[in-house]
Amino acid sequence: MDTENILIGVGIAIFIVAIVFKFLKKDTVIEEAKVEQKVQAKKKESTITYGKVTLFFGSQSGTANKFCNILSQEALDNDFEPSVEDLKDFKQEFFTKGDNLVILCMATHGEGDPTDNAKEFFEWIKNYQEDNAFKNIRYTVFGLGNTQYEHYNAMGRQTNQHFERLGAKRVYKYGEGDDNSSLEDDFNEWKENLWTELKKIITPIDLSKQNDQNAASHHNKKKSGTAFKLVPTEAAEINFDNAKNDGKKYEFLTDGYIHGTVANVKSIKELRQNNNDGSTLHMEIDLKNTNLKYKTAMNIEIFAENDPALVEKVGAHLNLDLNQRVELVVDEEFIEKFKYPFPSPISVRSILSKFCDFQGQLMKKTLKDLAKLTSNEEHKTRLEKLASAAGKKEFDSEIYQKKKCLFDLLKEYQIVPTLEQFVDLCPRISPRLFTISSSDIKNPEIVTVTDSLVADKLEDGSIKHGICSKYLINFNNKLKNGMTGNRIRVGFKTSSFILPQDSKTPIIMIGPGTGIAPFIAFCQEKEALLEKGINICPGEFTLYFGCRHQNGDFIFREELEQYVKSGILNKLYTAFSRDQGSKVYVQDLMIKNEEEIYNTFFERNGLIYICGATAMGESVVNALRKIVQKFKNIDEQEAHKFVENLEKEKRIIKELW
Ligand SMILES: Cc1cc2nc3c(=O)[nH]c(=O)nc-3n(C[C@H](O)[C@H](O)[C@H](O)COP(=O)(O)O)c2cc1C
Repeated sequence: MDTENILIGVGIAIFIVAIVFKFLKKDTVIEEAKVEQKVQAKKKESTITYGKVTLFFGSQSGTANKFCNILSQEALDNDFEPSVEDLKDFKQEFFTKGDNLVILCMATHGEGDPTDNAKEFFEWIKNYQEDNAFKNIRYTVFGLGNTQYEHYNAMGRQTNQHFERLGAKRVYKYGEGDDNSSLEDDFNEWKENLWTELKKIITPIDLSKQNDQNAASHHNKKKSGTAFKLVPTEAAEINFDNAKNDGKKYEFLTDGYIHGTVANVKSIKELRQNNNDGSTLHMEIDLKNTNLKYKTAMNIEIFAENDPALVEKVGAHLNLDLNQRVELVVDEEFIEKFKYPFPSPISVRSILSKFCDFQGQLMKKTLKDLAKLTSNEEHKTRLEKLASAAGKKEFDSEIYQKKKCLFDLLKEYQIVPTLEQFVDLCPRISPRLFTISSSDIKNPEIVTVTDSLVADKLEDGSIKHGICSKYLINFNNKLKNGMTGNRIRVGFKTSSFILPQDSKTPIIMIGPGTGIAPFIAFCQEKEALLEKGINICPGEFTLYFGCRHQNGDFIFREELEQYVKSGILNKLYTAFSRDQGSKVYVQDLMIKNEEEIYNTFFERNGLIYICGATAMGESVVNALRKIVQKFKNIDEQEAHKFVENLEKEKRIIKELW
């Protein structure tokens, strides 16, 4: 062998050793972590059990699911045997025949409505009439809501009442939290004595005194920490669409993701006249080559991905090769109840871009978990303080106000978790929901989304966009530069915005800002029906639109002017809040036109559709109350009741956010 060949040989050997070492090092770290977990678990091992507790969640964007996961961990620490269940999988016999301990975390969506995954369950308990049918159920409920909405925590409250009505025994106080201010604090406060109280009323069983090997082995499954490994593989990344049928149970939001469908972005354009106050993007999505079908003004879910530049930075911080593919291998002990965070084989890049939300609002629980990952005592104390009830003010000023996210804290506290730990620390990215601004009658193959971009100005003057906003900005840039790769994952959801097909029903649409989206869809539908000569067609259209400046954020201006000209829109009222000395909003215009509103809505049995911000929705409903009070000559309370009934009858239809 000549010297050159020897040198090449040595070089290759070093290269192989380096690669093996890289993987070995990673595996060693994982193994160390596992050993540590087992030691910890061993320490906690107990033969006492308080039995099973089932944690059900009714969730749209994942928070109620997260709360159930937190309770599940605490249940283990307190010698219960928890299982977290999606309400969409509920079985009636579980409640009517079983002798079960149940905790429900119930979010409210729509206008006081159940979340999609809880619809069937709620419909069932609401209509279930057999006295004492739940007599063997011990339960408690935590409701997740937002005081900005009129029907605050309707689902939490009503679920609690229905369980009571059906004879279930509440074994811990009902609790609820407000996402407008202090949801996680409310949750922490509510659960403070949960396990102590439950332990007082449940007789424990000492399994060591029993011969029931099954029960004992089941109980021994209580361990904490990451239950899976991400093992490097040479295999290609899985096609995520195939994960739909792979028989695995996926985490709640991941399940939504894999059931989404990939379509092409056809175009994106800016809708505002100038960007002094922000940006509104309008995106056309092409449904050709998909089997997706939609209906006018339905809701669309967009499964946004993290900004690629940020993914690179996170990858670098975690010392990861983004192109490496990994296989998710579940620890034997956990396999039975394991919920997969994503399908695999998968590249590290896909994990970070599609599934890990490291940019969103931080939970205090995450700070607590981060504290466990640092060996710097000062940092540990600081993180624990920020996560504690006593650190509420500091959390608000340091984390919440400064919009700090998980990645910011990893850098600030120099924490480098393993990929497994990082996956555990991050919530999954939740899909963003939009009201569609197009009509399938006009074009069934093109669906459009109108998004007012979310941008926060940080202390250092930089701008931080929301995940979905940045995602659309990147699409816009890509398309402008003629680049390819414009595929987007989407799904459809029903909405309450459906047009009456009776031409005698006049409709009033109130949609300032991007709240105009469904009403553009309505106008398109009416126009298309007229063009096609279909005589079952909606009747008189009145639209109230509002924005800051006539020459700034008056989105869809040309379309609206055209609809007025062609008679699709019978009346258009616009409120430009900042174009004159005193502010004018849509609700002010409604009061100005009170007589017309009264006649159209009350005398001619019209419908009112309201879309946009919750605060606007409340002001519009207030304006309606005032109009009713005046024209019906009734008092404030009666007017309140009157309008409430109209909402129940779906004569007033709202979609607010
Ligand atoms: C479109 C929308 C509608 C909502 N409607 C209500 C409501 O009617 N009443 C309420 O109390 N909270 C309402 N909320 C607030 C949610 O219940 C709250 O944010 C909750 O934490 C979400 O939990 P989840 O992430 O598990 O879905 C609504 C939120 C959204 C985005």
